[in-house]
Amino acid sequence: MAVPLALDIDGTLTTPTGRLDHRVFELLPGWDAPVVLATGKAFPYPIALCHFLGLPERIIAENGGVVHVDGETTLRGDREAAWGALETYADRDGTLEWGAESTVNRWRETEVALSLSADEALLREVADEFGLVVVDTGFAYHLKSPGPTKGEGLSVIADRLGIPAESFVAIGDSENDVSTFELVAESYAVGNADEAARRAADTVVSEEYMDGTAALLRELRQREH
Ligand SMILES: O=C(O)COP(=O)(O)O
Ligand SMILES: [Mg+2]
Repeated sequence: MAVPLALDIDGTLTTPTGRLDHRVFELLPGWDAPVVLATGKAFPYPIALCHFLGLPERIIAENGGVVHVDGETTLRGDREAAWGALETYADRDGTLEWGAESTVNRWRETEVALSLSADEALLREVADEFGLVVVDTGFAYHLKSPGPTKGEGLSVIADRLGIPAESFVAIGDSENDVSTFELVAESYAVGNADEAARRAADTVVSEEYMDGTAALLRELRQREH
């Protein structure tokens, strides 16, 4: 068996312009061990990706708010609190690029995502008042409950698969990957990663985005587990 993988999507499997890199279609189908997609995006995105890659659906979405394995979905995180906080943020003249009607949030079940053009200071102030946190992925601000993380999601999936969570190799690029990096025995931040991810990773590779991930996957593919 190859090594099990916990892969972030945005910034890790993508190009610098945010498109899915074509090499995922070469490297991930037929990976000879579980592949978990762990993302801040809403649930439909990684589901679609698994579908088109022909991978079993083992998914952490919404930064740990949604965990899906063996056909079973668990939701963690207080969606109503997040929307309540968003309303307060908007009442205080916080700017909104994406609202409930946006496809970014339309299927989001445990949190709310705001564009990076949002007023970060105001958002953090309101989050604090509601007992929520703001996660900055470099692609969006996520207003969410403090509890659920990608790392917690990976523990749940690893348990269900009967594999130690530490045995996963994690690759990511931002602060929402720190909890995964802390859980596994081997973690990599790609060259475009933010400070938090760089600090938490065992190794920071110099190549950026999918260039970095593809090089790692080619190397890992050779390794027997
Ligand atoms: O949706 C985001 O903000 C980031 O998504 P990611 O966790 O796949 O990088
Ligand atoms: Mg990312």
